[in-house]
Amino acid sequence: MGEVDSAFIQATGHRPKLDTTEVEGIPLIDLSISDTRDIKELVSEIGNACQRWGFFQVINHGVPLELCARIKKAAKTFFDQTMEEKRKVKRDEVNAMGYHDSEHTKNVRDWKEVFDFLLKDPSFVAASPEPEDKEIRTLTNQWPENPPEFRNVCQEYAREVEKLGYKLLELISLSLGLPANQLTGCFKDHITMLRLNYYPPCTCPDLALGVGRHKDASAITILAQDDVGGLQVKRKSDGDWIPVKPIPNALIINVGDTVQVWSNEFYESVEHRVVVNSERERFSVPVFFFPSHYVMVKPLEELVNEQNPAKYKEYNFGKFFVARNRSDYKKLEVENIQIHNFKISD
Ligand SMILES: O=C(O)CCC(=O)C(=O)O
Ligand SMILES: [Fe+2]
Repeated sequence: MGEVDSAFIQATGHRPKLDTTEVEGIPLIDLSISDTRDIKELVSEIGNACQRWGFFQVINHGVPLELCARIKKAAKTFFDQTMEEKRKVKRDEVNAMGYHDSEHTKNVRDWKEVFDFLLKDPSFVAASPEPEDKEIRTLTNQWPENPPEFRNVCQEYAREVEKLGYKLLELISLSLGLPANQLTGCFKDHITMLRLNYYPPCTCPDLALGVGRHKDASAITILAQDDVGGLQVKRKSDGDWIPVKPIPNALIINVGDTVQVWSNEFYESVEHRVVVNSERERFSVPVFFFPSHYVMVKPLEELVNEQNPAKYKEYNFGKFFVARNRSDYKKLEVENIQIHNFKISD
């Protein structure tokens, strides 16, 4: 990724400002319950954070901290290898898991390399976005030979983060006034996909982005980042890009498109992007929780009524997922599908 290819250059309105003014950050929530802090208080903090920001950080999340350190180290060792080595596990349109170095977001190339894998191997997705096509495709992992501990660390981390994912889904359900297990049924054959992101130092951080502005298609995303910083969230109140400060031992949580639809926009999936820099490489590990491919996503009945009618038509999650991911492989001339395509106009 040495010389600057024009494929990386963002349109003028989407280039990052590189000044670093301190601003009010996204909320930091302690997930522990104690004699002085009951679950009600925790649920209310989560609800406020989801509503105001769509993003928050958590501590005392239960994911072993030594495991967080081990996965970051394994990621560095993997990405430090030669291109030739990494390309042995390169993903393609048939096998979407593995290594990739030319992802596009909104049809502009991202300044990053990624390695994707699934917690459940195999996992199942729709074979194509066509509504009549009932075929299901199997997704499987590809594991590199090196570093030798890579596979175990990745799988162990995935299992631990998934436990946190279920806990957060319960807290989010409670915060919407629903039973804790309201959403669990949508995750019987779900996809938990993990991504190791590697952002090399960039020769033009004022023109390119590590990941262009986007919203996650997931229900929720749980992200670990290192101490470099670069993630920015679009503040709901004024549209300004706000940096997400690295906090030691914290994980970042964000509401994805699926929760936006389920909650009938009570919570919104917020745009975010990653700014790169010319000096330091950066690593991050997002974990995306997607519902089962056959789930029909629509505003939850308990949350809609005459005063607050459903804002979305229902759609099949599996079809949405494959259509959304199509532009990952090639530069398309049009924006790929987004939840606003299912919006019911007022
Ligand atoms: O690297 C980050 O901080 C965020 C990455 C991200 O938003 C994504 O992979 O969807
Ligand atoms: Fe994201």
